[in-house]
Amino acid sequence: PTFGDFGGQYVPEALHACLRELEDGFENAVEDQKFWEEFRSLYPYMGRPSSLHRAERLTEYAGGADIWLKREDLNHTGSHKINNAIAQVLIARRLGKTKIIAETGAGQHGVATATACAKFGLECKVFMGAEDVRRQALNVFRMRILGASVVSVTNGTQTLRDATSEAFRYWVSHLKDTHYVVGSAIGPHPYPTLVRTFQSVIGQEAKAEFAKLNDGKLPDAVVACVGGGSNSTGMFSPFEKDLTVQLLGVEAGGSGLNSGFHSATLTAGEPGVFHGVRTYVLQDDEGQIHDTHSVSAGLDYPGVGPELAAWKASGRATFIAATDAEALSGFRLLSQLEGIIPALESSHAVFGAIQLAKKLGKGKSLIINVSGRGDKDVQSVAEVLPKI
Ligand SMILES: Cc1ncc(COP(=O)(O)O)c(/C=N/[C@H](C(=O)O)[C@@H](O)C(C)C)c1O
Repeated sequence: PTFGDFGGQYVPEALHACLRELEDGFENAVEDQKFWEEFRSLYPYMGRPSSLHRAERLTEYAGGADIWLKREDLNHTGSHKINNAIAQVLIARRLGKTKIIAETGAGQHGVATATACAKFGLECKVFMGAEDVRRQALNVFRMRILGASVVSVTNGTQTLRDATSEAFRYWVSHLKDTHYVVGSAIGPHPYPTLVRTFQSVIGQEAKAEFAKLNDGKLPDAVVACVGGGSNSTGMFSPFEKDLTVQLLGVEAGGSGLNSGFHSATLTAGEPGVFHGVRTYVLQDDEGQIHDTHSVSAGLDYPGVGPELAAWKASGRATFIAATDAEALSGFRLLSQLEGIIPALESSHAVFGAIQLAKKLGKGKSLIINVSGRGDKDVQSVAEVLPKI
């Protein structure tokens, strides 16, 4: 395993060769200055570096620590997903692959992958649960307009876990010419390491930007929502060794942890193997994977990245769950106090950050990773608007 007791490759023999090829391709790339030059040459296209700034009115509302925002919602395609999609497509090209597949739930990763494929002229097929196709229709249109084909997955709960399983099944019989761009820090080694590596541009930039604006100081905490774990590990990993910086992950508490309708894998799950990796998972005592629920498609996933599982075990990071209602209040507060409509996923981090800001108190500071923008969600939020 790669992260303490967590990580590894629990996959059929058929996948071993291509995972080794990917691991070699990944290692060659990160050791090759030319790769990083090519990745950085795309920063203007991706909208990097993303900005970091204070949230004056949200800080005042919380009445405690200074709240800063890392604006991954301003990236091209509207979330942090572009960081990983571009990097993986660059690696796929170095491996001579001509076709790309991806899974998606919220659709942001699907759109980011379709965008990278349009940019580099690669064929793109995105697997998406039928339920998510319905609730993230805007992103389905965007993927198709970008030239990708969207495969609506109708088995199981018709959400992200089924899309991911379907993508792996398809990949096994198309290994030669196809690279699977996994959208989060999940799946068998090297994916969790690979995705975290490319998402860590978030934490690296945030650390430097914050220091520049705060006489070289570190923030007292960084907060990110947790779906599969890519925006959180990307924000957290550059701070891992800075032990004065608290790392807070906010999961989807859905209708409440004892409702059975949530996706709070680290808060309410237990160690297990899922989608090819040993991590935390929501499963019953027969090992049946729970159906999950979240108001946000992007957090609606019963697995989580193994690196986060290891940080939970070591206590380096702490995890809480925000319910749908609490996330909706985060959605409303950032919109009405800062004029920023966040993705429902990011709204979980906003809620968790307000609680933490109160706890830390004045004179302290924290950064929220605003992982995405809320355009995709306004329709479904409109349906519950009175509650927010
Ligand atoms: C705006 C936004 N913020 C956070 C997340 C949670 O994914 P992680 O950052 O990988 O934990 C997501 C996850 N979105 C994925 C998607 O768009 O397909 C997700 O559904 C899966 C790839 C995990 C997201 O869209």
